[in-house]
Amino acid sequence: MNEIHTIEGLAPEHTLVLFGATGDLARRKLYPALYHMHMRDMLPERFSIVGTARRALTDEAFVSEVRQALLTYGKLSEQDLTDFPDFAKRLRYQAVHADRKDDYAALHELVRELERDGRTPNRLFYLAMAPEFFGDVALSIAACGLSQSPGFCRLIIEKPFGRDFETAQALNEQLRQAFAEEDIYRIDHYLGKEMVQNIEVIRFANSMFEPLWNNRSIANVQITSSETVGVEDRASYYEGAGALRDMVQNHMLQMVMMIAMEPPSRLKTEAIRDEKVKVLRSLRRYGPHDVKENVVRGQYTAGAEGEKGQGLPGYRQEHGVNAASQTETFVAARLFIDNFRWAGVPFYLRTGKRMALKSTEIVIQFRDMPRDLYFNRDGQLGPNLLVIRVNPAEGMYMQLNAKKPGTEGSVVPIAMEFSQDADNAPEAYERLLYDAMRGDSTFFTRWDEVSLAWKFVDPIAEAFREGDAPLETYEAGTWGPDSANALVEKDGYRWWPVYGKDTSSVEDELLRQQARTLEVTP
Ligand SMILES: NC(=O)C1=CN([C@@H]2O[C@H](COP(=O)(O)OP(=O)(O)OC[C@H]3O[C@@H](n4cnc5c(N)ncnc54)[C@H](OP(=O)(O)O)[C@@H]3O)[C@@H](O)[C@H]2O)C=CC1
Ligand SMILES: O=C1O[C@H](COP(=O)(O)O)[C@@H](O)[C@H](O)[C@H]1O
Repeated sequence: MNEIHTIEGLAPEHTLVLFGATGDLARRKLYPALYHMHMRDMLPERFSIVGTARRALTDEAFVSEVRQALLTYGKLSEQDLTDFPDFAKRLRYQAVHADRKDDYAALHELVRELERDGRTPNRLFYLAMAPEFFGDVALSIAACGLSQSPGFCRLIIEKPFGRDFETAQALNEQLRQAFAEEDIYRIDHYLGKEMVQNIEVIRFANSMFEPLWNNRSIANVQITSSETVGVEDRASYYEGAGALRDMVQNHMLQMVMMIAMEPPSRLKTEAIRDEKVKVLRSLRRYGPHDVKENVVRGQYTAGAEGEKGQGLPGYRQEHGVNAASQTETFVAARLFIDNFRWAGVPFYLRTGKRMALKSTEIVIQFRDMPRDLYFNRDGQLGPNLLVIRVNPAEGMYMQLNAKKPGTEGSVVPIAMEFSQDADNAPEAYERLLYDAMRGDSTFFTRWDEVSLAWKFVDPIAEAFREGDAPLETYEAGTWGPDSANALVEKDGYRWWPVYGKDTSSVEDELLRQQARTLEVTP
């Protein structure tokens, strides 16, 4: 295994009870994350993982499933598993049907048995199962006494958190009957991404940005989260969700909050969350007419011959999708944050499946110079950009203008770039699990964030349902419907290109622009 950047310190003694232990998320993300933590001595000696699901498994069979998951999804080889026998000692399994009281009693007994080794009876429950179980399982955990312990009792809950404000509120009320707000850890895995967390540091640890971080210097902000994959095997969930609920309500708005929030008075969890939530309070809400003006929705069709999407089916041809589906697989939106800092600055978001590239990037475009003393071939000086590369490459660059070497006054765009090794950095789930173990909920969503995000999204979903924003189409392997470009162009801007994993592509693009630049004497 390659050397991995470390997160410091040992998690406290506890028992992690994982509901949905045989599921896709557990296998793909959670076991690799936990094994990495074990390998890096971040887990205390007295720590166990109790897997639960409906199927009957012996501890040995569970251990063997976890081992297989590490090999299949954990980027690990047999050689990397030399420590696995030690890790396996931490694993136990208990069959639990979500609606069977006796199963919870047996689970409680197993947890108590593990705690007889003298560990502090801290308990962390992770609900990695279908959302319809979240409320009932949380209540059952409380009803059988599992959440009453002299140690901590925390609940990690997966997405989606409701499908609108009303259902989210009902779910929240159920959870709150069983756990206190400060013990509920609502996962948004984008908040566990290194570069999303880094936004705070870039903004609040560099004096050069704060004076410019406002509507006097920033012209617009563009946030793209594009995927090349289609709906895969998740049609039953995605058909009822669409890109608006799946990505905009949570991940995209979280990135908006991180970019737009005021500096917190201190780097304390609630101080940070208080500032984030103020952004949502200032977010302009849209009625049906505004949705048409500010939101574009699209659905992918089969990829065109000769294009990157060649041979890819359209959304309506995907397994499990309704042949007349009206579900959007793409959303672009123009948002406004009506406060002193951001009044008049459009925030453009776009996200979708089966797009040209897998990339999450945030582009901050600065205002033009008040007067253009130089001009390039296009007759205009390019604006300065600060680009935060979230995924799959991690880093940032600033696009500046500089004199083209060897010329008298030609101006060319150059990039000052920083990139970090994304392959060996801890994954989002590892950071978030570790935070929950240590009781740090900074990068989890608080109820008021979730509720305000739904209150912003609900009228848009309603307008979609009522046909107030037409469902457009885009070919698989492209950048979405043309109207997503029009949304930005009507303000006199354009989407800046985003890049994939290859960091050299930024330089290549700038070199292309530089090569096009004619020498001009000012
Ligand atoms: N998969 C992913 O990449 C991602 C998933 N998520 C979220 O994570 C959660 C889990 O998703 P995923 O792992 O894909 O789902 P899966 O369908 O793959 O797994 C569901 C798990 O729940 C168990 N289960 C199903 N029914 C019951 C029941 N009645 N009682 C007890 N256990 C039950 C299943 O095991 P058994 O059949 O043995 O009971 C299985 O372990 C969802 O909320 C999803 O939105 C979020 C981001 C990414
Ligand atoms: O939560 C989700 O996120 C993924 C995209 O995550 P990323 O880390 O790969 O950018 C998306 O595919 C999925 O539909 C959504 O539920």
